[in-house]
Amino acid sequence: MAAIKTVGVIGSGQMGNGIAHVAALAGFNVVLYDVSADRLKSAMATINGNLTRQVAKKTITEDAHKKALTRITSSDSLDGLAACDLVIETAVEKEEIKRKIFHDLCAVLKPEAIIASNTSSISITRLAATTDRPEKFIGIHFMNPVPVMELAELIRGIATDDATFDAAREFVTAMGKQIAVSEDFPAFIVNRILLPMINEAIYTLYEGVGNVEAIDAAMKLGAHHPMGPLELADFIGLDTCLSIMQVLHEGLADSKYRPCPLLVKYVEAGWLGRKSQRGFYDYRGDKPVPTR
Ligand SMILES: CC(=O)CC(=O)SCCNC(=O)CCNC(=O)[C@H](O)C(C)(C)COP(=O)(O)OP(=O)(O)OC[C@H]1O[C@@H](n2cnc3c(N)ncnc32)[C@H](O)[C@@H]1OP(=O)(O)O
Ligand SMILES: NC(=O)C1=CN([C@@H]2O[C@H](COP(=O)(O)OP(=O)(O)OC[C@H]3O[C@@H](n4cnc5c(N)ncnc54)[C@H](OP(=O)(O)O)[C@@H]3O)[C@@H](O)[C@H]2O)C=CC1
Repeated sequence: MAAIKTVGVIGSGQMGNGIAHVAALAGFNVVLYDVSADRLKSAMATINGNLTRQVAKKTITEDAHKKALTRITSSDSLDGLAACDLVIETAVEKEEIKRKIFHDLCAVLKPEAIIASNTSSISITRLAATTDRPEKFIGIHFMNPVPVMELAELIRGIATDDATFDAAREFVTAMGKQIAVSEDFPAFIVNRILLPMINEAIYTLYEGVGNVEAIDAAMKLGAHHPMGPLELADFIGLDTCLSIMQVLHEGLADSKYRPCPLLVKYVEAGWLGRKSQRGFYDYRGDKPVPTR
C-alpha cells in the first residue's frame, strides 16, 4: 500500500480540528472539510490558538507552528478530498449522517484510499458495509483533546484487511499516539467503560444523591479523576454522550445501559455542554456555574 501523505478530515468540530492539528504537526498534508464554511473558519482559528499555546509552553517551535498551518487547507466541498490517501470521518455521532457522508465520499475518492471513522461507538463493520471498500475501512478513535491525550483505539471491521490495519497503525504512531486494539463491539473499550460511569453520575444527580458540585468534587478529590464526570460530560458534548449510551443500550440489549432521562432532557433542551455554552454547567459568565 502506498504511504499516507495527504489526510482528509471530515467535520471540523472539536475532534476534527484536533486531528487536523496533530496530523499537520506530524508532517502530513491535511484537507479539512465541513458542511459549514463558518465552522471551517472557526476551526482554523482554534487550531492556530492551540498551536500558539504550544509555542508559548515551548512544546513546539514557532517554525513548527508556521509549517503546520501551511499544511492545512480547508474545503467546503467533498471534491476537495479527491487526492487524499486516508480520510478520517469525524462528523456528528449519528449513523444516518455518517452513512450519507461515506456514500458521497466514495464517489470522489481514489480507489486505493483508506477510509477511517473516528466514531465513539458505532459498528465499524456496519459503517464499512455502506462503502465500496469495506476492506479499506477502519475505526481510528482518537481521544479528546487530541493534542493532549496519548491514546487512539484501532478497530477492525469484519472485512478490514491487514494492509489497512498496518497503514492505520503506522499513521497513528507517526501522530505520536499509543494504540489500544479493540474488537468491534458497541463503544469499543474506552467508552464501554467511561460512558456508563458518566451515565451513572447523571443518575446520581437525577436521584438527588448529590448536586453537580458534590458529584464532580467527589470524583476529582475522591478518585483523582482530572475532571469530574459531569464536567467531562459537558466537555465531550451531551449529544455525543447520549448517542453513545443509545448505541450501548440498543447494541447490547441490556437495561444497565439505559440513558438517564435527565441526560435526554438536557439534549432535548439543546443544552449540549461547553459547545452550546450550557450543560451541567453554564459557561456564559466568567466562571462555570452549576445548572443543578
Ligand atoms: C467520548 C469519546 O469518544 C472518547 C473521549 O475522548 S473521552 C474523553 C477523554 N478525555 C478526558 O478524559 C480528559 C480528562 N481531562 C484531562 O485530562 C484534563 O482536564 C485536560 C488535559 C483536558 C486539561 O488539563 P488541565 O490541567 O485542567 O488544564 P491545563 O493545565 O489548562 O491543560 C493541560 C495541558 O493540556 C493542554 N490543553 C488543554 N486543553 C487543550 C486543547 N483543547 N487543545 C490542546 N491542548 C490543550 C494545555 O495546553 C496543557 O498543556 P501542557 O501540559 O503542555 O502545559
Ligand atoms: N467529543 C468527544 O469527546 C469525542 C468525540 N468523538 C467522535 O468524533 C465525532 C465528532 O465529535 P465532535 O468533534 O465532538 O463533534 P462536534 O459537534 O464538535 O463537531 C461535529 C462537526 O461535524 C460537522 N458536521 C455535521 N454534519 C456534517 C456533514 N454531513 N459533513 C461534514 N461535517 C458535518 C458539524 O457541523 P455543524 O455543527 O454545522 O452541524 C461539526 O462541525 C463523533 O463521531 C464523536 O462521537 C470521538 C472521540 C471523542
